[in-house]
Formats: sequence, structure tokens, C-alpha cells
Amino acid sequence: MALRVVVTGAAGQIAYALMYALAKGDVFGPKQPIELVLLDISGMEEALRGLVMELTDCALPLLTKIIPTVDYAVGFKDVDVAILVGAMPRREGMERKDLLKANVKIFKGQGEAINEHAKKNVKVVVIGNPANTNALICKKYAKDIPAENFTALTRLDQNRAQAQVAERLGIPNNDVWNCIIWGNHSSTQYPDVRAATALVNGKEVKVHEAVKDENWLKNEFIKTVQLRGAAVIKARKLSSAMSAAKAICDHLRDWWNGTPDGRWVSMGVISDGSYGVEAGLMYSFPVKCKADHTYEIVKDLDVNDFSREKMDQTQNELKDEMKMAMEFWW
Ligand SMILES: NC(=O)C1=CN([C@@H]2O[C@H](COP(=O)(O)OP(=O)(O)OC[C@H]3O[C@@H](n4cnc5c(N)ncnc54)[C@H](O)[C@@H]3O)[C@@H](O)[C@H]2O)C=CC1
Ligand SMILES: O=C([O-])CC(=O)C(=O)O
Repeated sequence: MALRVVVTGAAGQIAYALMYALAKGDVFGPKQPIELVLLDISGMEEALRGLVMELTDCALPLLTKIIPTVDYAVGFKDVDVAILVGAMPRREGMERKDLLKANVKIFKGQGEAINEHAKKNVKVVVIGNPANTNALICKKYAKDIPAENFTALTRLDQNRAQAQVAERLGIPNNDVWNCIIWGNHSSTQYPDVRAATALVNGKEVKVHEAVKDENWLKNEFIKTVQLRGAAVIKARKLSSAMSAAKAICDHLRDWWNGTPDGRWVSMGVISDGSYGVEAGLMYSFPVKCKADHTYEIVKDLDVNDFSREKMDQTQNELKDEMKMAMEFWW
């Protein structure tokens, strides 16, 4: 049976980089047929028409249907997976919070539409910023769908952290694992490698022992990852798209198929109170995923004073965003 996957913001730049990977089986596997729903807003019909032509011209064996639409009722109808990219992108100099007001309206409407039209076991990942709070809003308005089915993308931050460490050590990206992103997909996020491992000269070692530079890890490394989105915008005059699309594929592939033994990945998920994070916040935690599309927050990792302070700082920002969102639409 084909999986029905909706991508919102389908006429935008992230979606353009994402569609091909999705439709050729990079996420759900080389045997899983896919129906792709391309949802954007009124006025974008012509751009969607072009996208449909291109997807058609790829002549992909797994892509069994393409449905372009600007109507939420059509867009979310019976979907198994919802990839919520569509939102107003941040421009140079803007903080993600600046976008909250405009985006609260979008994610309330989409939450309600998902509740009404999607499959009850739909899996949702929110990319549009501020991603964590948008995901929280969406979840709030999709009352009949389990809270754990809503996630926010922090995998791009995880990939950035992994790549920074690999570059520093001069080793392949895949030889670094279990980097964690705590908290918000914003400049307060806490990229943490205290439990991360690297493969150096054939031996598994803790990343901080391999790097041997606590000052770099506590300062430059963290700042680089926190501010990477802004740095890309400054250079490209557009926000990250190729790397965001790759991260969406990573996030969904691991959620769908499970994480390998001993490995975890970071996802914005509803807090169950773990690590002193207020229950109900959409906070990025390390999670382990299983092949039945469920996940669990990794428990009992050591939290020292340095980490505690950073984890609380990003939690406080999420609480502020939630309060602000509540003022607009709750
Ligand atoms: N969580 C993450 O790691 C990342 C998040 N982002 C965020 O992703 C979002 C999208 O970025 P881009 O694709 O570069 O933007 P873009 O501006 O190229 O495309 C956005 C698309 O969304 C559409 N759209 C707006 N409101 C919509 C709605 N209610 N329903 C359906 N479609 C709607 C627009 O018409 C446009 O086609 C931005 O909010 C950006 O900040 C970007 C990079 C990484
Ligand atoms: O900063 C932005 O608006 C885009 C983004 O989320 C990122 O690249 O991490």
C-alpha cells in the first residue's frame, strides 16, 4: 500500500530540495510506494504545476500519485506523514521569535485540519520556524491525535554538530555519533557532545577525549552550531535548504525505521518531565526510535552544572515562546 505524505510549503526552497529524495525512496525505503501531496498557499498554483511536471519527468518507480493543492482539506486527507515546512522564512537580522505571530495562525489552522482529515496515527514533523513552538501549537489543535506523533526538526543542528566535530578531528562524519541537541531550534539550543563517541584510528573514544580542547568544546563549537542558521542566511541571503532537506530525511528515516543499537538522535518532542524539563514543552531530547515508529527519550544521561545551565536557558526561551503564542491565539 502506498504511503501518503504531505509536504507543506511545497513551492518553497526546502521542499524543492526534499521532494526528490522522498520520492525515490531515501526515507521510507526502496520498496515503499509513495503518494506525494504538495500543499502551498493560494497564488502558488502555477509553481506547484511546475513542480508536478518535474516530479513526473523524474519517472520515479515509487511515486504513484502527485496531488498539488492549496486546500487544507485535500492536502491533509488521509495522510500518513505530514512534513510541515511552509511558513514565513527568517530574513537576515530577524530572530525566530519575530516570526511567531504570523506562524501561530498557520499552525493552528494546520493542527485543526490534521485533526479532521489525516489518519489518526499520522506522524508530523514541523520545520517552519519557530519549529518547536509551531509543533506545540499544531499538536494543541489536533486534539484527537497522540501528542507523541508531533515532533520538531532539530536534526539539522545535530548534523551540524557532528560535522563540526568530525572536521575538527579530521575523520569521516559517520565516525562521530550520539551528539545531542537539547531544547529549542534557535540560538539558545545546547549542542552537547559529553556523551558522544568518535572512531579515531580504529578505536572508539569519547569525543571530549579525542578533541582534547575543553575550551573549544565549551565555547567556539557551541556558538558555531547555535549560530549556523544565521551564518548561512548572511552568506546566501536565504536560509538553509539543502541541509534542511537532508535533515528532514534523516529525522523521518530514523523515526520510521528505528535507530541502531547504542545510538540516539535528537528530536523536538513533547517533554514528559525528563531532565527537569517542564512536561508539555516541545523540547529537543536524545531519543531512541523503534521499527514500529515509536520512540523513547534516552534517560539517565549525566547532567553537570554547565549542561544544567544551558539546558535551562533554552527551556526558558521555549516557555517564553509558549507564553507569547498563547497571547496570540490560545
Ligand atoms: N527547523 C529547521 O531546521 C529549519 C527550519 N527552516 C524554516 O523552514 C521554513 C521554510 O523555509 P523555506 O522553504 O526556505 O521557505 P520558502 O519561503 O522558500 O518557502 C516557504 C513556502 O511555504 C509556503 N507557505 C506559507 N504559508 C503556508 C501555509 N499556511 N501552508 C502551506 N504553505 C505555506 C510559501 O508560499 C512558500 O512557498 C522557514 O520557516 C524556515 O525558517 C529552515 C531551515 C532549517
Ligand atoms: O535560521 C533559520 O531561519 C533557518 C534555520 O532554522 C536554520 O538554518 O537552522
